[in-house]
Amino acid sequence: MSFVLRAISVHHASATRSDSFHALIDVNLSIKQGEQVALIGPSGAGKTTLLHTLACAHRPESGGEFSIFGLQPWAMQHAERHALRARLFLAPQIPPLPPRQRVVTAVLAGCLPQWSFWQAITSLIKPREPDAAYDALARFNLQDKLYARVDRLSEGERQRCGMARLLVSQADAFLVDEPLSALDPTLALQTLAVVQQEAASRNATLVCSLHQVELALGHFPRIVGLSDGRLVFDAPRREVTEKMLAALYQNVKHTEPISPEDAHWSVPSSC
Ligand SMILES: Nc1ncnc2c1ncn2[C@@H]1O[C@H](COP(=O)(O)OP(=O)(O)OP(=O)(O)O)[C@@H](O)[C@H]1O
Repeated sequence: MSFVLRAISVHHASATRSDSFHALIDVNLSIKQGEQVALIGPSGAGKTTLLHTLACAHRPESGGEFSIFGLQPWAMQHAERHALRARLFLAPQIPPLPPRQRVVTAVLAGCLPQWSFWQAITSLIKPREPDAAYDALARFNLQDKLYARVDRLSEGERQRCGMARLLVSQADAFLVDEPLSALDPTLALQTLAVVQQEAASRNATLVCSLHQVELALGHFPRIVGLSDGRLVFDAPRREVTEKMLAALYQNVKHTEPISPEDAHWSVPSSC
């Protein structure tokens, strides 16, 4: 198993709404190595929080069970957890690319977990593996931007540059937050295909949050719906019905999971 969560709740330390507000509540989820899972749900549902929790960037509250690749990250020493994080690639919705940096350096940041401190420092002066960065960018038709400055890229180019960073990483799991939000429909399809092919070819687990429900249903075998911090459904895409989606996006409070039995069976035509 890549990830096992049992009764996981997460409270943001900086939460101001109230002390008891939880961004994730009692989440149960198991994801096998190599699985590709789409996370959907309304804004504020907890998708980003879940991805950050899977990446060991948020510590869940005590009381639940949480393991990654069979290891319990929060029972480990800091150095061991750091090594585990190197196997996880978290791609935030807005890639943290320093504006004055060259694209080649920004992409090669995906190699940092594999490099020593000195390799990382010297690569800032003379990029260590420009061919790898070129090849990764070429898969998104961005190879001509290899030596461009990051702040001269469009938002969509920056987003694909963040995905090129994923390609040069050696991660065993990709945790990708809304990777298509700045892309036109054609580029969105192409970008998703590249990320999914890369995950499949190295048997990496892919967990991807998406606001484009049609893309999630059309391209991911398993769909997890989140709302108000709760896992509302977790189903193969062919079992996700319009009624389940309507309930998910009504922003109603969900106290019980929705199952296919609760809904009429109608598969979106794109599937
Ligand atoms: N750093 C933070 N401090 C306090 N509360 C936070 C923090 N980050 C997120 N939250 C709150 O946690 C809840 C879940 O947020 P999260 O970003 O995980 O949702 P999301 O489903 O990814 O939303 P979106 O689709 O809009 O990106 C929201 O109510 C949000 O306001």
